[in-house]
Amino acid sequence: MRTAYNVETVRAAERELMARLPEGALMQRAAAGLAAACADLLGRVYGRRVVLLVGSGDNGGDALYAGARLARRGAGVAAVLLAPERAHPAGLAALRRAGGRAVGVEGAERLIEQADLLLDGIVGIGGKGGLRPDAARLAEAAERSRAAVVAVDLPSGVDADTGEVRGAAVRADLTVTLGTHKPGLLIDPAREYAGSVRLVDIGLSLPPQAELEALQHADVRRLLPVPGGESDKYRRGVVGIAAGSARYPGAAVLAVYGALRGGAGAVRYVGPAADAVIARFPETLVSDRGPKHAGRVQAWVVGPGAGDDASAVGEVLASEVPVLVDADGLRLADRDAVRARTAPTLMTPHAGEAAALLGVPREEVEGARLASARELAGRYGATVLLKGSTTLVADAGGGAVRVNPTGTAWLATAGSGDVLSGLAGSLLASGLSALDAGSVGAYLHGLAGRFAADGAPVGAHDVAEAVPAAWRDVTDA
Ligand SMILES: NC(=O)C1=CN([C@@H]2O[C@H](COP(=O)(O)OP(=O)(O)OC[C@H]3O[C@@H](n4cnc5c(N)ncnc54)[C@H](OP(=O)(O)O)[C@@H]3O)[C@@H](O)[C@H]2O)[C@@H](O)CC1
Ligand SMILES: Nc1ncnc2c1ncn2[C@@H]1O[C@H](COP(=O)(O)OP(=O)(O)O)[C@@H](O)[C@H]1O
Ligand SMILES: [K+]
Repeated sequence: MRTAYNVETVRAAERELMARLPEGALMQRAAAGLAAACADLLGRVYGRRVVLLVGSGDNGGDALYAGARLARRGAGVAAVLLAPERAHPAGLAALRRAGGRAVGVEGAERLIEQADLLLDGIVGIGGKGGLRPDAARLAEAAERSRAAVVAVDLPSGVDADTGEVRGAAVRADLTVTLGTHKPGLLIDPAREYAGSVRLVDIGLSLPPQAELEALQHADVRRLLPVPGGESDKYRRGVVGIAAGSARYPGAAVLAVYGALRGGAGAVRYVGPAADAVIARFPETLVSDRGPKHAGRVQAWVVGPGAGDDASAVGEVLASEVPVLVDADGLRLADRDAVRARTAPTLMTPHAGEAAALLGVPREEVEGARLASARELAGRYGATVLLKGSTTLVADAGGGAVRVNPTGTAWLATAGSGDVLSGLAGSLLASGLSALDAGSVGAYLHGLAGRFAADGAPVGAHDVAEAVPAAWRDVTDA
Protein backbone atom coordinates (compact mmCIF):
# COMPACT_ATOMS: atom_id res chain seq x y z
CA MET A 1 0.00 0.00 0.00
CA ARG A 2 1.35 3.42 -0.89
CA THR A 3 0.39 6.01 1.72
CA ALA A 4 0.31 9.80 1.98
CA TYR A 5 0.25 11.87 5.16
CA ASN A 6 -0.84 15.44 5.70
CA VAL A 7 1.43 18.24 6.81
CA GLU A 8 0.45 18.20 10.46
CA THR A 9 1.40 14.51 10.76
CA VAL A 10 4.66 15.03 8.86
CA ARG A 11 5.60 17.92 11.16
CA ALA A 12 4.96 15.83 14.27
CA ALA A 13 7.05 12.92 12.93
CA GLU A 14 9.80 15.36 11.94
CA ARG A 15 9.92 16.89 15.45
CA GLU A 16 10.10 13.49 17.05
CA LEU A 17 12.95 12.39 14.78
CA MET A 18 14.88 15.65 15.00
CA ALA A 19 14.93 15.40 18.79
CA ARG A 20 16.93 12.17 18.43
CA LEU A 21 19.35 13.22 15.69
CA PRO A 22 22.20 15.73 15.45
CA GLU A 23 21.15 19.13 14.14
CA GLY A 24 20.85 19.28 10.37
CA ALA A 25 20.92 15.50 9.90
CA LEU A 26 17.46 15.36 8.32
CA MET A 27 18.27 18.09 5.87
CA GLN A 28 21.43 16.25 4.89
CA ARG A 29 19.44 13.10 4.21
CA ALA A 30 17.03 15.13 2.12
CA ALA A 31 19.85 16.84 0.23
CA ALA A 32 21.63 13.54 -0.49
CA GLY A 33 18.44 12.07 -1.95
CA LEU A 34 17.77 15.18 -3.98
CA ALA A 35 21.28 15.39 -5.40
CA ALA A 36 21.16 11.70 -6.37
CA ALA A 37 17.84 12.19 -8.15
CA CYS A 38 19.15 15.25 -9.99
CA ALA A 39 22.31 13.39 -11.01
CA ASP A 40 20.21 10.51 -12.37
CA LEU A 41 18.15 12.94 -14.39
CA LEU A 42 21.17 14.80 -15.73
CA GLY A 43 23.12 11.65 -16.60
CA ARG A 44 26.39 13.56 -16.35
CA VAL A 45 26.76 16.19 -13.61
CA TYR A 46 30.13 17.71 -14.53
CA GLY A 47 29.78 20.93 -16.52
CA ARG A 48 25.97 21.07 -16.27
CA ARG A 49 24.21 24.32 -15.38
CA VAL A 50 22.02 23.96 -12.34
CA VAL A 51 19.86 26.81 -11.04
CA LEU A 52 18.31 26.64 -7.58
CA LEU A 53 15.11 28.57 -6.91
CA VAL A 54 15.38 29.32 -3.22
CA GLY A 55 12.72 30.57 -0.81
CA SER A 56 13.40 31.54 2.77
CA GLY A 57 12.40 28.31 4.51
CA ASP A 58 13.85 24.85 4.91
CA ASN A 59 12.63 23.86 1.46
CA GLY A 60 15.15 26.39 0.15
CA GLY A 61 17.72 24.94 2.60
CA ASP A 62 17.27 21.49 1.05
CA ALA A 63 17.84 22.97 -2.40
CA LEU A 64 20.98 24.84 -1.29
CA TYR A 65 22.58 21.75 0.26
CA ALA A 66 21.66 19.61 -2.74
CA GLY A 67 23.14 22.34 -4.98
CA ALA A 68 26.35 22.24 -2.93
CA ARG A 69 26.60 18.48 -3.54
CA LEU A 70 26.11 18.95 -7.28
CA ALA A 71 28.67 21.79 -7.34
CA ARG A 72 31.22 19.48 -5.69
CA ARG A 73 30.64 17.05 -8.56
CA GLY A 74 31.50 19.76 -11.08
CA ALA A 75 28.13 21.32 -11.93
CA GLY A 76 27.95 25.11 -12.32
CA VAL A 77 25.40 25.98 -9.65
CA ALA A 78 23.66 29.34 -9.15
CA ALA A 79 21.04 30.01 -6.51
CA VAL A 80 18.27 32.54 -7.16
CA LEU A 81 17.35 33.87 -3.71
CA LEU A 82 13.80 35.18 -3.27
CA ALA A 83 14.75 36.83 0.03
CA PRO A 84 18.57 37.04 0.19
CA GLU A 85 18.65 38.14 3.81
CA ARG A 86 16.48 35.18 4.95
CA ALA A 87 17.86 32.35 2.85
CA HIS A 88 18.96 29.32 4.89
CA PRO A 89 22.35 30.60 6.18
CA ALA A 90 24.14 27.28 6.60
CA GLY A 91 22.85 25.99 3.27
CA LEU A 92 23.98 29.15 1.52
CA ALA A 93 27.40 28.95 3.15
CA ALA A 94 27.72 25.30 2.05
CA LEU A 95 26.84 26.23 -1.53
CA ARG A 96 29.43 29.02 -1.57
CA ARG A 97 32.11 26.77 -0.10
CA ALA A 98 31.42 24.28 -2.88
CA GLY A 99 31.95 26.99 -5.50
CA GLY A 100 28.30 27.90 -6.17
CA ARG A 101 27.07 31.47 -6.35
CA ALA A 102 23.93 33.30 -5.33
CA VAL A 103 21.97 36.07 -7.05
CA GLY A 104 18.75 37.97 -6.40
CA VAL A 105 15.60 37.65 -8.49
CA GLU A 106 16.60 40.47 -10.85
CA GLY A 107 18.29 38.95 -13.85
CA ALA A 108 17.22 35.46 -12.81
CA GLU A 109 15.23 34.96 -16.02
CA ARG A 110 18.36 34.64 -18.14
CA LEU A 111 19.92 32.12 -15.78
CA ILE A 112 16.72 30.11 -15.73
CA GLU A 113 16.50 30.18 -19.51
CA GLN A 114 20.03 28.79 -19.89
CA ALA A 115 19.86 26.15 -17.19
CA ASP A 116 20.01 22.41 -17.78
CA LEU A 117 18.24 21.72 -14.51
CA LEU A 118 16.12 23.81 -12.17
CA LEU A 119 15.69 22.78 -8.55
CA ASP A 120 12.53 24.22 -7.09
CA GLY A 121 13.07 25.05 -3.42
CA ILE A 122 10.75 28.03 -3.33
CA VAL A 123 8.35 26.59 -0.83
CA GLY A 124 7.45 23.13 0.48
CA ILE A 125 5.06 22.02 3.18
CA GLY A 126 5.28 25.48 4.78
CA GLY A 127 3.48 27.09 1.82
CA LYS A 128 0.32 29.06 2.51
CA GLY A 129 -2.16 30.15 -0.17
CA GLY A 130 -1.17 30.90 -3.77
CA LEU A 131 2.43 31.81 -4.58
CA ARG A 132 3.38 35.43 -3.86
CA PRO A 133 4.15 37.57 -6.94
CA ASP A 134 7.97 37.17 -6.96
CA ALA A 135 7.67 33.42 -6.46
CA ALA A 136 4.95 33.20 -9.11
CA ARG A 137 7.24 34.97 -11.61
CA LEU A 138 9.95 32.38 -10.97
CA ALA A 139 7.43 29.55 -11.46
CA GLU A 140 6.37 31.09 -14.76
CA ALA A 141 9.98 31.55 -15.89
CA ALA A 142 10.63 27.90 -15.01
CA GLU A 143 7.72 26.86 -17.19
CA ARG A 144 9.15 28.79 -20.15
CA SER A 145 12.61 27.28 -19.68
CA ARG A 146 13.67 24.12 -21.48
CA ALA A 147 15.49 22.88 -18.38
CA ALA A 148 14.40 19.77 -16.52
CA VAL A 149 12.54 20.86 -13.39
CA VAL A 150 12.91 18.98 -10.11
CA ALA A 151 10.66 20.00 -7.22
CA VAL A 152 11.91 19.68 -3.67
CA ASP A 153 9.27 17.87 -1.59
CA LEU A 154 6.39 19.19 -3.72
CA PRO A 155 5.97 21.63 -6.59
CA SER A 156 5.84 25.12 -5.13
CA GLY A 157 2.34 26.58 -5.29
CA VAL A 158 0.33 23.36 -4.84
CA ASP A 159 -1.47 22.56 -1.63
CA ALA A 160 0.23 19.61 0.06
CA ASP A 161 -2.86 18.44 1.93
CA THR A 162 -5.61 18.88 -0.64
CA GLY A 163 -4.13 18.87 -4.14
CA GLU A 164 -5.61 22.31 -4.82
CA VAL A 165 -3.70 24.77 -7.01
CA ARG A 166 -4.50 28.44 -6.64
CA GLY A 167 -2.76 30.51 -9.29
CA ALA A 168 0.77 29.93 -10.52
CA ALA A 169 2.66 26.81 -9.49
CA VAL A 170 5.85 25.12 -10.59
CA ARG A 171 5.41 22.38 -13.17
CA ALA A 172 7.95 19.71 -12.38
CA ASP A 173 9.26 16.80 -14.40
CA LEU A 174 10.20 15.07 -11.18
CA THR A 175 9.22 15.65 -7.58
CA VAL A 176 11.52 14.31 -4.91
CA THR A 177 9.30 14.02 -1.89
CA LEU A 178 10.79 13.68 1.56
CA GLY A 179 9.78 11.19 4.23
CA THR A 180 6.36 10.36 2.81
CA HIS A 181 4.07 11.18 -0.09
CA LYS A 182 1.79 14.15 0.56
CA PRO A 183 -1.87 13.85 -0.49
CA GLY A 184 -1.50 16.66 -3.05
CA LEU A 185 1.05 14.60 -4.98
CA LEU A 186 -1.56 11.92 -5.68
CA ILE A 187 -4.63 14.09 -6.38
CA ASP A 188 -5.40 16.30 -9.35
CA PRO A 189 -4.98 19.09 -10.14
CA ALA A 190 -1.72 19.16 -8.10
CA ARG A 191 -0.68 15.68 -9.24
CA GLU A 192 -0.31 16.98 -12.79
CA TYR A 193 2.24 19.53 -11.58
CA ALA A 194 4.37 16.92 -9.81
CA GLY A 195 5.56 14.90 -12.81
CA SER A 196 6.93 11.58 -11.69
CA VAL A 197 7.38 11.27 -7.96
CA ARG A 198 10.36 9.77 -6.14
CA LEU A 199 10.18 9.18 -2.41
CA VAL A 200 13.32 9.68 -0.32
CA ASP A 201 13.24 7.88 3.01
CA ILE A 202 14.56 10.16 5.73
CA GLY A 203 13.60 7.86 8.58
CA LEU A 204 10.30 9.41 9.73
CA SER A 205 8.11 7.09 11.76
CA LEU A 206 4.52 7.66 10.79
CA PRO A 207 1.26 6.55 12.45
CA PRO A 208 -0.64 3.52 11.08
CA GLN A 209 -3.53 5.55 9.73
CA ALA A 210 -2.64 7.60 6.66
CA GLU A 211 -4.65 10.42 5.15
CA LEU A 212 -4.64 8.74 1.76
CA GLU A 213 -3.77 5.26 0.56
CA ALA A 214 -3.27 3.81 -2.89
CA LEU A 215 -3.69 0.09 -3.43
CA GLN A 216 -0.91 -1.76 -5.24
CA HIS A 217 -1.08 -5.11 -7.05
CA ALA A 218 -0.31 -7.09 -3.87
CA ASP A 219 -3.14 -5.38 -1.95
CA VAL A 220 -5.65 -6.01 -4.72
CA ARG A 221 -4.53 -9.62 -5.06
CA ARG A 222 -5.34 -10.21 -1.38
CA LEU A 223 -8.81 -8.69 -1.79
CA LEU A 224 -9.96 -10.39 -4.99
CA PRO A 225 -12.57 -13.11 -4.48
CA VAL A 226 -11.43 -16.56 -5.59
CA PRO A 227 -13.87 -19.49 -5.80
CA GLY A 228 -12.98 -22.61 -3.83
CA GLY A 229 -14.20 -26.18 -3.67
CA GLU A 230 -17.23 -25.17 -1.61
CA SER A 231 -18.31 -22.46 -4.03
CA ASP A 232 -21.41 -22.49 -6.16
CA LYS A 233 -22.96 -19.68 -8.14
CA TYR A 234 -25.06 -18.48 -5.19
CA ARG A 235 -22.29 -18.69 -2.62
CA ARG A 236 -20.05 -16.64 -4.92
CA GLY A 237 -22.71 -13.91 -4.71
CA VAL A 238 -25.46 -12.77 -7.05
CA VAL A 239 -25.39 -9.16 -8.18
CA GLY A 240 -28.59 -7.44 -9.26
CA ILE A 241 -28.41 -4.75 -11.93
CA ALA A 242 -31.34 -2.30 -12.09
CA ALA A 243 -30.27 -0.11 -14.98
CA GLY A 244 -31.05 1.01 -18.51
CA SER A 245 -34.18 2.47 -20.05
CA ALA A 246 -35.84 2.50 -23.43
CA ARG A 247 -33.65 5.49 -24.22
CA TYR A 248 -30.41 4.04 -22.81
CA PRO A 249 -30.50 0.25 -23.15
CA GLY A 250 -26.73 0.22 -23.71
CA ALA A 251 -26.05 1.32 -20.12
CA ALA A 252 -27.71 -1.89 -18.91
CA VAL A 253 -25.64 -4.01 -21.29
CA LEU A 254 -22.40 -2.34 -20.20
CA ALA A 255 -23.19 -2.60 -16.48
CA VAL A 256 -23.98 -6.31 -16.93
CA TYR A 257 -20.76 -6.68 -18.96
CA GLY A 258 -18.75 -5.24 -16.05
CA ALA A 259 -20.67 -7.32 -13.51
CA LEU A 260 -19.99 -10.60 -15.35
CA ARG A 261 -16.28 -9.89 -14.99
CA GLY A 262 -16.32 -8.86 -11.33
CA GLY A 263 -16.35 -12.16 -9.48
CA ALA A 264 -20.04 -12.66 -8.63
CA GLY A 265 -21.46 -16.11 -9.42
CA ALA A 266 -24.50 -14.78 -11.27
CA VAL A 267 -25.87 -11.53 -12.62
CA ARG A 268 -29.55 -10.72 -12.34
CA TYR A 269 -30.89 -7.95 -14.55
CA VAL A 270 -34.09 -6.03 -13.83
CA GLY A 271 -35.41 -3.34 -16.14
CA PRO A 272 -36.66 -2.45 -19.60
CA ALA A 273 -33.52 -3.48 -21.49
CA ALA A 274 -33.80 -7.24 -20.84
CA ASP A 275 -33.92 -8.13 -24.55
CA ALA A 276 -30.76 -6.22 -25.31
CA VAL A 277 -29.02 -7.72 -22.28
CA ILE A 278 -30.01 -11.31 -23.12
CA ALA A 279 -29.07 -10.87 -26.76
CA ARG A 280 -25.56 -9.95 -25.73
CA PHE A 281 -25.18 -12.01 -22.54
CA PRO A 282 -27.39 -15.09 -22.49
CA GLU A 283 -26.03 -16.08 -19.08
CA THR A 284 -27.89 -13.17 -17.42
CA LEU A 285 -30.94 -13.95 -15.27
CA VAL A 286 -33.53 -11.39 -16.35
CA SER A 287 -36.74 -10.23 -14.74
CA ASP A 288 -39.25 -7.49 -15.49
CA ARG A 289 -40.97 -7.49 -12.11
CA GLY A 290 -38.97 -4.74 -10.42
CA PRO A 291 -36.10 -5.12 -7.94
CA LYS A 292 -38.37 -6.03 -5.00
CA HIS A 293 -39.69 -9.18 -6.72
CA ALA A 294 -36.62 -10.09 -8.74
CA GLY A 295 -35.29 -12.79 -6.42
CA ARG A 296 -32.41 -12.76 -3.98
CA VAL A 297 -29.20 -10.89 -4.63
CA GLN A 298 -26.22 -10.14 -2.40
CA ALA A 299 -25.80 -6.61 -3.79
CA TRP A 300 -27.60 -4.21 -6.11
CA VAL A 301 -26.36 -1.76 -8.70
CA VAL A 302 -28.91 0.90 -9.52
CA GLY A 303 -28.94 3.90 -11.81
CA PRO A 304 -26.83 3.61 -14.99
CA GLY A 305 -28.98 4.88 -17.88
CA ALA A 306 -32.06 4.54 -15.67
CA GLY A 307 -33.72 7.75 -16.87
CA ASP A 308 -36.44 8.79 -14.43
CA ASP A 309 -37.38 5.45 -12.91
CA ALA A 310 -37.46 6.58 -9.28
CA SER A 311 -39.40 3.53 -8.10
CA ALA A 312 -36.57 1.07 -8.92
CA VAL A 313 -34.16 3.31 -7.02
CA GLY A 314 -36.51 3.47 -4.03
CA GLU A 315 -37.01 -0.33 -4.01
CA VAL A 316 -33.30 -0.99 -4.18
CA LEU A 317 -32.52 1.47 -1.41
CA ALA A 318 -35.14 -0.23 0.76
CA SER A 319 -33.38 -3.59 0.40
CA GLU A 320 -31.10 -4.89 3.11
CA VAL A 321 -28.12 -5.78 0.94
CA PRO A 322 -25.21 -3.55 -0.14
CA VAL A 323 -26.18 -1.11 -2.88
CA LEU A 324 -24.15 0.78 -5.47
CA VAL A 325 -25.88 3.95 -6.70
CA ASP A 326 -24.63 5.51 -9.93
CA ALA A 327 -25.60 8.04 -12.60
CA ASP A 328 -29.37 8.76 -12.74
CA GLY A 329 -29.76 6.82 -9.51
CA LEU A 330 -27.78 9.52 -7.71
CA ARG A 331 -30.24 12.19 -8.82
CA LEU A 332 -33.26 10.06 -7.95
CA ALA A 333 -32.05 8.75 -4.59
CA ASP A 334 -33.67 10.29 -1.54
CA ARG A 335 -30.97 11.42 0.85
CA ASP A 336 -32.88 10.35 3.94
CA ALA A 337 -33.49 6.92 2.43
CA VAL A 338 -29.75 6.56 1.84
CA ARG A 339 -28.93 7.76 5.34
CA ALA A 340 -31.46 5.38 6.87
CA ARG A 341 -29.86 2.32 5.29
CA THR A 342 -28.12 -0.16 7.55
CA ALA A 343 -26.39 -2.17 4.80
CA PRO A 344 -23.46 -0.48 2.99
CA THR A 345 -24.14 2.07 0.25
CA LEU A 346 -21.55 2.95 -2.38
CA MET A 347 -22.26 6.09 -4.41
CA THR A 348 -20.22 6.59 -7.60
CA PRO A 349 -20.64 10.14 -8.92
CA HIS A 350 -18.43 11.90 -11.46
CA ALA A 351 -17.54 15.51 -10.66
CA GLY A 352 -20.71 16.90 -12.27
CA GLU A 353 -22.96 14.55 -10.32
CA ALA A 354 -21.07 15.22 -7.10
CA ALA A 355 -21.42 18.97 -7.69
CA ALA A 356 -25.18 18.62 -8.17
CA LEU A 357 -25.48 16.62 -4.94
CA LEU A 358 -23.41 19.17 -3.02
CA GLY A 359 -25.07 22.18 -4.65
CA VAL A 360 -21.78 23.71 -5.83
CA PRO A 361 -20.27 24.38 -9.28
CA ARG A 362 -18.49 21.45 -10.93
CA GLU A 363 -15.16 23.32 -10.90
CA GLU A 364 -15.31 23.46 -7.13
CA VAL A 365 -15.42 19.66 -6.96
CA GLU A 366 -12.67 19.31 -9.56
CA GLY A 367 -10.46 21.77 -7.65
CA ALA A 368 -11.01 20.12 -4.27
CA ARG A 369 -11.67 16.44 -4.85
CA LEU A 370 -10.62 15.14 -1.47
CA ALA A 371 -12.78 17.56 0.50
CA SER A 372 -15.71 16.96 -1.88
CA ALA A 373 -15.58 13.18 -1.54
CA ARG A 374 -15.33 13.38 2.24
CA GLU A 375 -18.14 15.93 2.44
CA LEU A 376 -20.46 13.84 0.30
CA ALA A 377 -19.69 10.68 2.26
CA GLY A 378 -20.49 12.50 5.49
CA ARG A 379 -23.73 14.02 4.21
CA TYR A 380 -25.11 10.74 2.88
CA GLY A 381 -23.62 8.42 5.46
CA ALA A 382 -22.33 6.41 2.48
CA THR A 383 -19.07 5.38 0.87
CA VAL A 384 -18.38 7.72 -2.03
CA LEU A 385 -16.32 6.88 -5.10
CA LEU A 386 -15.63 10.15 -6.89
CA LYS A 387 -14.71 9.41 -10.51
CA GLY A 388 -12.56 11.44 -12.87
CA SER A 389 -8.92 12.19 -13.53
CA THR A 390 -8.21 11.15 -9.94
CA THR A 391 -10.64 8.59 -8.55
CA LEU A 392 -11.08 8.72 -4.77
CA VAL A 393 -13.04 6.45 -2.47
CA ALA A 394 -14.06 7.88 0.92
CA ASP A 395 -15.91 6.12 3.74
CA ALA A 396 -18.49 8.03 5.77
CA GLY A 397 -16.81 7.22 9.05
CA GLY A 398 -13.55 8.91 8.06
CA GLY A 399 -10.37 6.85 7.87
CA ALA A 400 -7.90 6.87 5.02
CA VAL A 401 -9.32 7.82 1.64
CA ARG A 402 -8.29 5.49 -1.20
CA VAL A 403 -6.82 7.06 -4.32
CA ASN A 404 -6.73 4.97 -7.47
CA PRO A 405 -3.31 4.78 -9.09
CA THR A 406 -4.20 2.90 -12.29
CA GLY A 407 -6.49 5.20 -14.28
CA THR A 408 -5.92 6.61 -17.72
CA ALA A 409 -7.61 9.49 -19.48
CA TRP A 410 -8.62 7.01 -22.25
CA LEU A 411 -11.31 5.91 -19.80
CA ALA A 412 -13.09 9.21 -20.44
CA THR A 413 -15.38 7.54 -22.97
CA ALA A 414 -19.15 7.17 -22.88
CA GLY A 415 -20.31 4.16 -20.90
CA SER A 416 -17.06 3.37 -19.14
CA GLY A 417 -18.66 4.45 -15.86
CA ASP A 418 -21.42 1.86 -16.44
CA VAL A 419 -18.78 -0.86 -16.73
CA LEU A 420 -17.24 0.31 -13.46
CA SER A 421 -20.63 0.18 -11.70
CA GLY A 422 -21.21 -3.41 -12.74
CA LEU A 423 -17.68 -4.43 -11.85
CA ALA A 424 -17.69 -2.80 -8.40
CA GLY A 425 -21.25 -4.07 -7.75
CA SER A 426 -20.12 -7.59 -8.53
CA LEU A 427 -17.26 -7.24 -6.02
CA LEU A 428 -19.76 -5.96 -3.44
CA ALA A 429 -21.91 -9.05 -4.05
CA SER A 430 -18.93 -11.32 -3.55
CA GLY A 431 -18.48 -9.90 -0.10
CA LEU A 432 -16.03 -6.99 -0.29
CA SER A 433 -16.73 -3.91 1.85
CA ALA A 434 -17.91 -0.81 0.01
CA LEU A 435 -14.46 0.77 0.37
CA ASP A 436 -12.71 -2.33 -0.97
CA ALA A 437 -15.26 -2.99 -3.73
CA GLY A 438 -15.00 0.63 -4.91
CA SER A 439 -11.23 0.83 -4.80
CA VAL A 440 -10.58 -2.65 -6.21
CA GLY A 441 -13.19 -2.01 -8.91
CA ALA A 442 -11.53 1.29 -9.85
CA TYR A 443 -8.11 -0.39 -9.83
CA LEU A 444 -9.13 -3.18 -12.22
CA HIS A 445 -11.14 -0.76 -14.36
CA GLY A 446 -8.17 1.61 -14.65
CA LEU A 447 -5.81 -1.22 -15.51
CA ALA A 448 -8.29 -2.64 -18.02
CA GLY A 449 -8.55 0.83 -19.55
CA ARG A 450 -4.78 0.95 -19.98
CA PHE A 451 -4.61 -2.53 -21.46
CA ALA A 452 -7.54 -1.94 -23.80
CA ALA A 453 -6.34 1.46 -24.96
CA ASP A 454 -2.62 0.81 -25.21
CA GLY A 455 -2.23 4.34 -26.54
CA ALA A 456 -5.27 4.44 -28.83
CA PRO A 457 -8.96 5.32 -28.35
CA VAL A 458 -11.29 2.59 -27.09
CA GLY A 459 -14.98 2.14 -26.37
CA ALA A 460 -16.44 1.16 -23.00
CA HIS A 461 -17.04 -2.44 -24.14
CA ASP A 462 -13.29 -2.76 -24.86
CA VAL A 463 -12.63 -1.80 -21.26
CA ALA A 464 -15.01 -4.49 -20.00
CA GLU A 465 -13.41 -7.00 -22.33
CA ALA A 466 -9.98 -6.24 -20.86
CA VAL A 467 -11.00 -6.73 -17.22
CA PRO A 468 -9.99 -10.43 -17.14
CA ALA A 469 -6.52 -9.47 -18.42
CA ALA A 470 -6.28 -6.86 -15.66
CA TRP A 471 -7.41 -9.44 -13.10
CA ARG A 472 -4.78 -11.90 -14.31
CA ASP A 473 -2.11 -9.23 -14.28
CA VAL A 474 -2.87 -8.62 -10.61
CA THR A 475 -3.01 -12.28 -9.62
CA ASP A 476 0.01 -13.37 -11.69
CA ALA A 477 2.31 -10.61 -10.47
N1 LIG B 1 9.27 17.79 7.39
C1 LIG B 1 10.39 17.09 7.29
O1 LIG B 1 10.49 16.00 7.79
C2 LIG B 1 11.54 17.68 6.60
C3 LIG B 1 11.42 18.87 5.94
N2 LIG B 1 12.37 19.35 5.19
C4 LIG B 1 12.11 20.47 4.29
O2 LIG B 1 11.55 21.55 4.96
C5 LIG B 1 10.42 22.01 4.24
C6 LIG B 1 9.53 22.78 5.13
O3 LIG B 1 10.26 23.89 5.55
P1 LIG B 1 9.61 25.14 6.29
O4 LIG B 1 8.81 24.67 7.42
O5 LIG B 1 10.70 26.05 6.62
O6 LIG B 1 8.62 25.69 5.20
P2 LIG B 1 8.85 25.99 3.63
O7 LIG B 1 8.12 24.97 2.88
O8 LIG B 1 10.26 26.21 3.30
O9 LIG B 1 8.01 27.31 3.48
C7 LIG B 1 8.20 28.41 4.33
C8 LIG B 1 8.74 29.57 3.58
O10 LIG B 1 7.93 29.83 2.44
C9 LIG B 1 7.40 31.13 2.50
N3 LIG B 1 6.05 31.07 1.96
C10 LIG B 1 4.93 30.55 2.54
N4 LIG B 1 3.90 30.60 1.71
C11 LIG B 1 4.35 31.19 0.57
C12 LIG B 1 3.73 31.55 -0.64
N5 LIG B 1 2.42 31.31 -0.86
N6 LIG B 1 4.48 32.14 -1.60
C13 LIG B 1 5.79 32.37 -1.38
N7 LIG B 1 6.42 32.06 -0.24
C14 LIG B 1 5.71 31.48 0.73
C15 LIG B 1 7.48 31.54 3.93
O11 LIG B 1 7.62 32.95 3.99
P3 LIG B 1 7.15 33.78 5.27
O12 LIG B 1 5.70 33.47 5.46
O13 LIG B 1 8.00 33.32 6.40
O14 LIG B 1 7.41 35.18 4.87
C16 LIG B 1 8.71 30.81 4.41
O15 LIG B 1 9.86 31.53 4.10
C17 LIG B 1 9.85 20.77 3.64
O16 LIG B 1 8.97 20.99 2.58
C18 LIG B 1 11.12 20.06 3.21
O17 LIG B 1 11.56 20.55 1.97
C19 LIG B 1 13.65 18.65 5.05
O18 LIG B 1 14.68 19.56 5.10
C20 LIG B 1 13.95 17.64 6.11
C21 LIG B 1 12.83 16.92 6.65
N1 LIG C 1 -9.33 12.35 -17.29
C1 LIG C 1 -9.56 11.13 -16.82
N2 LIG C 1 -8.53 10.36 -16.38
C2 LIG C 1 -8.76 9.11 -15.91
N3 LIG C 1 -9.98 8.54 -15.82
C3 LIG C 1 -11.03 9.26 -16.23
C4 LIG C 1 -10.89 10.58 -16.74
N4 LIG C 1 -12.12 11.04 -17.06
C5 LIG C 1 -12.99 10.04 -16.77
N5 LIG C 1 -12.34 8.97 -16.28
C6 LIG C 1 -12.93 7.71 -15.83
O1 LIG C 1 -13.83 7.26 -16.85
C7 LIG C 1 -15.03 6.78 -16.27
C8 LIG C 1 -16.17 7.64 -16.78
O2 LIG C 1 -17.31 7.41 -16.05
P1 LIG C 1 -18.60 8.33 -16.19
O3 LIG C 1 -18.22 9.76 -16.05
O4 LIG C 1 -19.62 7.78 -15.28
O5 LIG C 1 -19.01 8.11 -17.70
P2 LIG C 1 -20.29 7.41 -18.32
O6 LIG C 1 -21.47 7.96 -17.59
O7 LIG C 1 -20.29 7.79 -19.77
O8 LIG C 1 -20.14 5.95 -18.12
C9 LIG C 1 -14.81 6.81 -14.77
O9 LIG C 1 -14.30 5.58 -14.33
C10 LIG C 1 -13.77 7.89 -14.60
O10 LIG C 1 -13.00 7.76 -13.43
K1 LIG D 1 9.25 23.08 -3.69
